[in-house]
Amino acid sequence: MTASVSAPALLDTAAELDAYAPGGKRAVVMTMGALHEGHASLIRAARALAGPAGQVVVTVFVNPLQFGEAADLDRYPRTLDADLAVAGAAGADVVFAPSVDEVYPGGEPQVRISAGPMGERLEGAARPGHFDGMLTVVAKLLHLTRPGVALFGQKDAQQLALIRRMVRDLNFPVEIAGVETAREPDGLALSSRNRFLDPHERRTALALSRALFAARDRLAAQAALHARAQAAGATEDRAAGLNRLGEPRLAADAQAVARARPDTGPAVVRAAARAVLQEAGAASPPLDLDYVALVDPADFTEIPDDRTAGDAILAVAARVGATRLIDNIPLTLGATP
Ligand SMILES: Nc1ncnc2c1ncn2[C@@H]1O[C@H](COP(=O)(O)OP(=O)(O)OP(=O)(O)O)[C@@H](O)[C@H]1O
Ligand SMILES: CC(C)(CO)[C@@H](O)C(=O)[O-]
Ligand code: BAL
Repeated sequence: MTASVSAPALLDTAAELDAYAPGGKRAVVMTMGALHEGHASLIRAARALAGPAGQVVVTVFVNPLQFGEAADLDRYPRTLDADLAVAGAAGADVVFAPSVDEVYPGGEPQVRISAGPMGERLEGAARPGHFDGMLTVVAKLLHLTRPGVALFGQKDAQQLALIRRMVRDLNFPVEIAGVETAREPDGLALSSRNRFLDPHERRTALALSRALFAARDRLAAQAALHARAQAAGATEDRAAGLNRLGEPRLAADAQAVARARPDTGPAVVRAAARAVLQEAGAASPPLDLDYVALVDPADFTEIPDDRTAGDAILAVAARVGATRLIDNIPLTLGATP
């Protein structure tokens, strides 16, 4: 017997949502629709956090305030019927899909949230005003839905960091939960914009995730070499001792290992990612790199080359044809394997 999934309630006004108060904890997943398996993983995580007595609300709203290019807004996919099916199958109780007038009854809001310096880096530099518009609608949707917990994807890592910062800086009474990036079997991060890629563009676009994985693997390999060199006790002292014992070849080997000092720093990570992205830049169709950056997860500033320990995010953005894609991976510098 297959479990039956009841369709979620479709609500489009704040008043309807108010009348739909949950019996238990409310968990909210905010989206711009065109739901895919990445969104479904957020909704399933929301279901788990809300529990059987709680309520899962999925918001579907293509927020004009966070789009720079009108063309990007115009061509953003809108697939509400299919979205209801995906949301229901993943465990949503309610889909809240308000109109632009419902969210912005007074027209474009004059008072907005400012994303601050973190909002001007990377995605913020590429899409001026994007993060102010995004935070403004997230703040509004938090007020309209009043959740106990709101879930966001790690795929939009800078967005997630800014939402956490807004909630902390402005004392929003909500827990923010991040959810790991869902990927296609070949590594491509799921995104609503992937549907614009033709098969050739999709092949080129794979370089984004391949670059991230190459950097992660290079960092792990360098860390393993580093650990081996240390475990071998390969120090200059040992080389000197071998020399004194009349073992010049062994001494030279020990000295070579001692001096190799496998680099586990930011430069190695960036170089490994760049190599893959440069190759894709010469592919047909080419990948047009916007940025590849190794940043501090706390504020999205570039990690200096001499910082060899701590958490980092390797983030990449590129255009393939008319489609702009982003991806990222969390890394730990200086971790022992
Ligand atoms: N592959 C994914 N894995 C996990 N979460 C995701 C993924 N893609 C999107 N999300 C999350 O889903 C939420 C809604 O995102 P959104 O509706 O913008 O989808 P999207 O696929 O990122 O669309 P696009 O990239 O075209 O803007 C965000 O919290 C986002 O981080
Ligand atoms: C958080 C969000 C729903 C705000 O419009 C949007 O930026 C998105 O889908 O990631
Ligand atoms: N996925 C983040 C929202 C945006 O691209 O506008």
